[in-house]
Amino acid sequence: MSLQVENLSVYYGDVKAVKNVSIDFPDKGITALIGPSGCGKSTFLKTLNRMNDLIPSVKVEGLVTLNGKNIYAPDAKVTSLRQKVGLVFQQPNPFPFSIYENVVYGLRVDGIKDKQVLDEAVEVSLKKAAIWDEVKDKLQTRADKLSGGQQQRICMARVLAMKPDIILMDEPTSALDPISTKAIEDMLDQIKKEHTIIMVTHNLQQAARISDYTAFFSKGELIEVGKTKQVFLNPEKKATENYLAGKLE
Ligand SMILES: Nc1ncnc2c1ncn2[C@@H]1O[C@H](COP(=O)(O)OP(=O)(O)OP(=O)(O)O)[C@@H](O)[C@H]1O
Repeated sequence: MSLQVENLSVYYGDVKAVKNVSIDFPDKGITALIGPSGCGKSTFLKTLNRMNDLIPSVKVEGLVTLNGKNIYAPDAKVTSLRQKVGLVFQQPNPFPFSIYENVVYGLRVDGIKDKQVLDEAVEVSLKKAAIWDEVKDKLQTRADKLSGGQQQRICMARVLAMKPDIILMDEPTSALDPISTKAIEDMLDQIKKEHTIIMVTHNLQQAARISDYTAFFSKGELIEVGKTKQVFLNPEKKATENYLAGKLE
């Protein structure tokens, strides 16, 4: 797997929200995207699986390649891109169906009907999302009736069922309590061995705790990126140091 971004700029109308960003994402592990509110983290993240396509005023310039292929090429298929690059939102957003049907949703869209295949995908994905033991006896319960933390892990399982190479997460624990947050962080620590995870977080302690790499954004620009320890303990740029010290510009 290789995800590379070259000179990427994203505009909302005339406003340039992401400015000439270049970054090669390391394969596997967690990369945290940090920076002040409004610096373009979410816009950048959504560009990686073309979620911004849904906003009419958005214009994207530059190159995003997945395994050497331009994801914005005219013949690139958005559905197959989103299978390889899944997205988990800030607010848990399970569909108003059963837990089972949430997890197999993408597989059904793909035309998979074999019950044994679907059953196995449900078990494997819920186990990976660290929620199998809590829900295995009530797979027909509606997913949107679970707690927020459980709903978020069901959303993770729904993404994992598609076996994505890359999982994008936009502040996945900001709506959750500390215990649910820990459950998600422990789960990410396991699945990062098999997936490349790119996560926007406002929580610097979370970034320091669970990410392997950190990218610091400010005013639409990527200021620096490196191993998390390096960025937090010995940042190259003054702007990074100031942000981490709580001195907002
Ligand atoms: N749909 C939109 N239409 C117009 N402007 C937008 C839209 N979404 C975001 N913006 C603007 O683009 C800039 C970057 O926003 P973005 O949400 O990417 O930042 P962020 O770093 O993720 O912020 P936060 O941490 O607060 O979520 C901001 O100035 C924001 O107002």
